[in-house]
Amino acid sequence: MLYRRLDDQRKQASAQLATTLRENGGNPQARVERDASVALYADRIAQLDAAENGLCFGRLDLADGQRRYIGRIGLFDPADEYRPLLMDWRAPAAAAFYVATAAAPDGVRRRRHIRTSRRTVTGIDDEVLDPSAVDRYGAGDPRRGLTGETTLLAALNADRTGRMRDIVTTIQAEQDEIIRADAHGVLVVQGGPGTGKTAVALHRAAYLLYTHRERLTRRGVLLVGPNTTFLRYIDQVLPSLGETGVLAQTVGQLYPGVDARAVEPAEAAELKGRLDMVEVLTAAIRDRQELPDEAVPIRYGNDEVVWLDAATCASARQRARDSGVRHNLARPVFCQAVIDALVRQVAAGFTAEFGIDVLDAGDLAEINRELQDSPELWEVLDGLWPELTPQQLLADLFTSAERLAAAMPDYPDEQRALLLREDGEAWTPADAVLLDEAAELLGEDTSAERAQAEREHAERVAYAQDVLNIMELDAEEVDPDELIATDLLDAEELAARHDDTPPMTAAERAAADRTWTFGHVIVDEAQELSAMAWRVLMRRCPSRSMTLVGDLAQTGDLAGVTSWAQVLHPYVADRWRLRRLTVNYRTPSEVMAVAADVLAAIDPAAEVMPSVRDAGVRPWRLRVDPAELADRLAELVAAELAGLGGGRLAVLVPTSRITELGGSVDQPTDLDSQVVVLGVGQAKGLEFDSVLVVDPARIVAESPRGLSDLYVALTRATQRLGVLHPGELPPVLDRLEPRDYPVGAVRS
Ligand SMILES: Nc1ncnc2c1ncn2[C@@H]1O[C@H](COP(=O)(O)OP(=O)(O)OP(=O)(O)O)[C@@H](O)[C@H]1O
Repeated sequence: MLYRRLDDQRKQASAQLATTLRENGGNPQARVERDASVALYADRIAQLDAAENGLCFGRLDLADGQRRYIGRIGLFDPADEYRPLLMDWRAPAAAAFYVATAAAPDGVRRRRHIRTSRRTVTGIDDEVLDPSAVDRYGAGDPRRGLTGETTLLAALNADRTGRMRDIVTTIQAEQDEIIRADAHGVLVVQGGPGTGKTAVALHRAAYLLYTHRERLTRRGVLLVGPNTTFLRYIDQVLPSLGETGVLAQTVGQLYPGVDARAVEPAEAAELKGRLDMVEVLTAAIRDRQELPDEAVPIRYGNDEVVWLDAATCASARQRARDSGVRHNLARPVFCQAVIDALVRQVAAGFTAEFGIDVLDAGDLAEINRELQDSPELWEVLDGLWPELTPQQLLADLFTSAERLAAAMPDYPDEQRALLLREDGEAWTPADAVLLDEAAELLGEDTSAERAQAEREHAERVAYAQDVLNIMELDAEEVDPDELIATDLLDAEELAARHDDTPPMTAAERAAADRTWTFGHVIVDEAQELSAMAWRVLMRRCPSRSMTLVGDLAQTGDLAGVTSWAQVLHPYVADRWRLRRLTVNYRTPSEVMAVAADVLAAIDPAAEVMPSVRDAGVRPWRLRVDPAELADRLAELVAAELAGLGGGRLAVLVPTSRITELGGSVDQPTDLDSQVVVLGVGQAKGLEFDSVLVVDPARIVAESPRGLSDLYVALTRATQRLGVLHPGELPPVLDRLEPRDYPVGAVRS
């Protein structure tokens, strides 16, 4: 019945879309409305299509005898006063499906999970919520209080596909509370690896779009993830929930027009991530407001010459700096101040020569005009106060030791050297953030772009007018009573009809506009963001409606977060909320026992989130001869794959050994292949059925946050974990079971 209703709705939306597409008349206003309707129907069809698999996945039997079906979208019966047939999982009345427990049944008698394959029901799991029943699990057992345990465990034990799936059928109570939390203000979600932070962040985006559809469709939602591989890993989750309007970007993509992926030393990124960079950039800009070393001759008018000296430039520079506007916008102030001074200088020359003021206002205006027309003068002015793009400013700065010295006078030489490079345009993610800051500090003169847009519009109208003129000529022989094109259309309207740039969604407009402000911003792996990156993100979200998910113990980036309070204080003081996720769904208990030792070494006070399941396989280690590492690795990969069935395997290696061990530093990595070799940093947020960690000692040694990197690597496994160590094993991994080569996995 529900699928029949889905089909009806789909048919209806397709028919409406087809009718709207056929409407091609009307004025520009009607055209805009038509485009809006087309987008609306197309979105609706996409939503209905996305609901096809697992349309209805739950049923609630209430104590009062009512039944509620829960699914991916809401469906209603038009023949029966729009009685709800299926409730959208995000509707308030569906919340009980996720949060009702035996202890607090909230009017629910029975919760049923319905499994389907295409349009056939393949299984059901029932839970009777009986407050008098004794809990199966003891206090402290992570399985106590799970919702839909059987369905959940089936989902967790399933082979990974290389892409994240939605968890809409098995959201747990503590996750649901975060997903449905109020949209206002900053919400920080802290949770250990595998507690569902990413899943929760994505489902929260879907929930917020459902609940605040109008506002958020207009302003858009921004999702920031750690790297492009991660964004590919999650890119099917929101579409599978019927939501397509979220703009997903890495920090390196935040500055429009630049996709910053170049790699740089961690220390350089750390330096660029400090808030002090605002001062450095300010100084770098002031350094571009130069004075001539000696007076420069300027030819103008009829081969006359006037000398431009440093004092004149200094006073013009002061005037421009005092104007209070940004560098690029202050440039006209500087130029005019120089020209005024030169005019005065010429007038003073005449006065000195003739003893009286010989020039009247008209003469002075003429000299002013001649100076304005002097290409030589503009060339000199361009050198003294150049109009700068953020890219020019940074590329010039990073490729010049002198400019770096001028912008960073108080920094030690080694730090300045960290920023010096040959290719100024090899943008790194940390640079993207600085480009944004530079754009703020330079000020953008958009008058040229506006003039260009107006010119293009005028050209389109002129072309349309030509077309109409030709049509009118052709129509001269036509009966005067007959309607012709020009009776119905003017050039503006015709031009508007032929403006075939498709209407952009909020996400598309936002991606192209640095000054766009979003309705909501979600940051995943938020612990990796530098102080400078937070500054940019806060500019993108003045409403401070944000969800930040992360785990401080996983911070790998040197510029990353070590305290949420510290990073948020400058923007919201202490007006932010913290929620915790406390159960590990990904990593089985055997793997977590190993990772827990590493966590204790990072922070003895940190709490280990209990795993919800065991894998039945003990993690192992194997010592290998360094010279044979590559060969042994290849053999072990083959052996692991043979035992994996359809699952995925990741080989996680030290960043400095990525290329040597068969990985690639380029992003994104191909997640569809069964085996991937990734650096520890690249594996952030991902998961695999089986993980081989290579050379843990190097992982720990190669970064001051090396233990966190190792912790991230170990916690990527959903089933099996092996560690290959070509040297000594770091003592934090002592718990690993030694494995003889080449026997099978160690069974527990
Ligand atoms: N309620 C749930 N139902 C089914 N699967 C879940 C649930 N919660 C989490 N998972 C699964 O657990 C795994 C880990 O989730 P996720 O990647 O969101 O964790 P995370 O906290 O972001 O981890 P990390 O910090 O290590 O990146 C995913 O495969 C996710 O689908």
